[in-house]
Parts: sequence; C-alpha cells; structure tokens
Amino acid sequence: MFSDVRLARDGREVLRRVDFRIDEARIGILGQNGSGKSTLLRMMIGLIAPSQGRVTVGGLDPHHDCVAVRDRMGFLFQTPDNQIVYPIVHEDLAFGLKARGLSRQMVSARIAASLDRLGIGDLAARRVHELSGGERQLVALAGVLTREPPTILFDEPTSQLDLANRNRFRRLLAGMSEQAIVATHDLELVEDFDRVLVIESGRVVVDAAPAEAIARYRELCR
Ligand SMILES: Nc1ncnc2c1ncn2[C@@H]1O[C@H](COP(=O)(O)OP(=O)(O)OP(=O)(O)O)[C@@H](O)[C@H]1O
Repeated sequence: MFSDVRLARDGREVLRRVDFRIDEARIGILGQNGSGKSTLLRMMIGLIAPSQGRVTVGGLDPHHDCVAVRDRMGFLFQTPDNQIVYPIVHEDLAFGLKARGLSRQMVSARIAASLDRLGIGDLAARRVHELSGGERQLVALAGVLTREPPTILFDEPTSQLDLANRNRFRRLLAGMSEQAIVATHDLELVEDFDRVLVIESGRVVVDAAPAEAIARYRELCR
C-alpha cells in the first residue's frame, strides 16, 4: 500500500503523491520511459525508501523488514543479468533454495518444475553467458518461480522475448496462482488484467480497468 508517497532525487520529484492499495491478482503498470514504474516496484521490495509518505506490504515496511518482505515478493528485474549469479543455469537456480534448508531432491524438483513451466528444461545445463537475452530473461524468471513467493513483481518481463515466448508468458500469467504486478510497455500483456495504473511524471494519472487505462495511455502518448 502506498500512502502519499513522494520520492526526490537530485532535487527532482521522481514520485509525487502516490496513493494506492493493491488487492487484485493481476495489476499492470504502464507509463512512458522515465515515468517511475521501476521506482514504484523497487519501493515495494524495499530497494528504495520514500522521501515522504509510507509504503507497506502486509503491514510491513519493506525498507526495514526487507527479508520478510522478500519472502513474500519475488522480483524480476528489467535486466536479467542483475539477478543471475552463477555460471551454469541449474547452479544459479539452486542458489537461494539451498539457503532455505530444502533437501537436494526438493531443490532439483523445484528447479525442474520452474524450467518446465517456462518450456526451457533444455537450458538447465547451459552456461549463462552463452544464452541469448531472451533466454536469460526466462532463466531469471525461472529463478523467481523456484522460490514460490505469493506475489511477483515483474519489471518489463517481455522486453526481450520473441512472440512465441511472449505468448507463453501471457499463458503463464493467466494460469499463475501467484499475485502479479507487472510494469510493462507491452499493452497486449495487460489486456485481461484486473486493474491497470498509468504513471506519468511520477504520478498515478489513471487507475482503471485495462480497456480504459490502455485507451487513456494511448491518448497520453500521442
Ligand atoms: N537513483 C536515481 N537518481 C536520480 N534519478 C533517478 C534515480 N533512479 C531513477 N531516477 C529517475 O527517476 C525517473 C523514473 O525512473 P524509472 O526507472 O522508475 O522509470 P521507468 O518508468 O521504469 O522507465 P523505463 O520505462 O525507461 O524503464 C527517471 O527520470 C530516472 O532518471
């Protein structure tokens, strides 16, 4: 939940008077480059603290209770290289799960299930640095899925995906039990969401059902 949140950086207001509460399962965030989408998502997992106002996730302050909040919320970064650490895909996916005290068999089962969900089981033994940008985006997503958080924040999840993988990702979202909050430039992706916010210059200027939000966003971008 955001209550009158403001963020200033270098004397400029990056977010202004942001106020909303999210209960729906599928929420889209649209906005032009530099409008503040990534900043909003980063605040939700505590990577950035507001200059004024309050952000809470399940009653917790994500900046102070970041470990508890990150157990509840997975984050798919805009740039997959920000979250892939190990050189081989399955090693990277195992990282983070072992620390949770899962047995070796459970770790392997979760990794296989996540890769299967995305149709990329064949990448398990590949070297990360040899993968294409889209393949890395899918591996980063598999890493988030393995941790089974109840909510996942996606920052431009389809930016590097081809049409087939974008369609696959749409189907994954449609069938997912996790709550999804998705910042994107892919208007089709949010068409069947429950709610879509549009941000302009750090303010939420539209908060509506997808058809209305997309139409108003198109108007803003003329
Ligand atoms: N640490 C920072 N210091 C100064 N300015 C910042 C910082 N982080 C973000 N900004 C500025 O805040 C604004 C919002 O950035 P943000 O990354 O949230 O935009 P975005 O909507 O996700 O953009 P895009 O669609 O291009 O990814 C931009 O003008 C950016 O330059």
